[in-house]
Amino acid sequence: MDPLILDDIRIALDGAPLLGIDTVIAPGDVLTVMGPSGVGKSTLLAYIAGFLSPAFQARGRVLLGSRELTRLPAEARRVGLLFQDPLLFPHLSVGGNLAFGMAASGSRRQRRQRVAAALAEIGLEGFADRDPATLSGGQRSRVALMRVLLSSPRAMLLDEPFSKLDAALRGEMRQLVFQRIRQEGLPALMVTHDAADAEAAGGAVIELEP
Ligand SMILES: Nc1ncnc2c1ncn2[C@@H]1O[C@H](COP(=O)(O)OP(=O)(O)OP(=O)(O)O)[C@@H](O)[C@H]1O
Repeated sequence: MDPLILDDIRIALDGAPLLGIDTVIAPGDVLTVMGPSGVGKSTLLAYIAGFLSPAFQARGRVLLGSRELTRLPAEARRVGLLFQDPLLFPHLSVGGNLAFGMAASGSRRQRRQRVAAALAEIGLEGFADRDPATLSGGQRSRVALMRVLLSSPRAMLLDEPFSKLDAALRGEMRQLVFQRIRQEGLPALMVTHDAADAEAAGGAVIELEP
């Protein structure tokens, strides 16, 4: 995997500077971005992922190694997103959700095997045909994580990924997410208000200031 490079990014709103960041995130590292509400944390993620509202003025490049993402549309950036709400497609089964972003390579059987292996990895063997509405919050979070990973991202963006989970699940989910990010060697950027998230991530912390 390549590092995620945020090359002198400056974002303004209505002509007034909102935020600036210039940093490199190594493969497998998690950079935590903190700061008060409204400082522009979600705006930064939107810029990296390619769906910044035209209300903002932005400059600076986002690169994965030598590949400049800022030239590419959102769907071509290969950036995995994990949000506060583990949104699963309600019209697809759990297995259908997992297969959704998966490359269409290999046979149907091979794809089904990959889905089954992913479910086993998160303790949900045999859940492929289940309706996502029947899952608990913790189970949904795990499926959402595996769905992102199965889409073969080159970097991960996390926005308050654990804030909706209760305390016990939060610890478990932190462990799983950061372990997988390390294993896959994905550069990751996490926005959070919770210092314990930053500590669990174990990487650098940037505090955006108003
Ligand atoms: N589409 C938009 N059009 C205009 N202004 C916006 C838009 N989205 C966000 N803003 C404003 O941009 C600023 C930054 O918002 P952003 O959501 O990035 O902050 P944040 O740091 O993520 O806050 P929080 O911690 O509450 O999620 C805020 O002043 C917000 O009101």
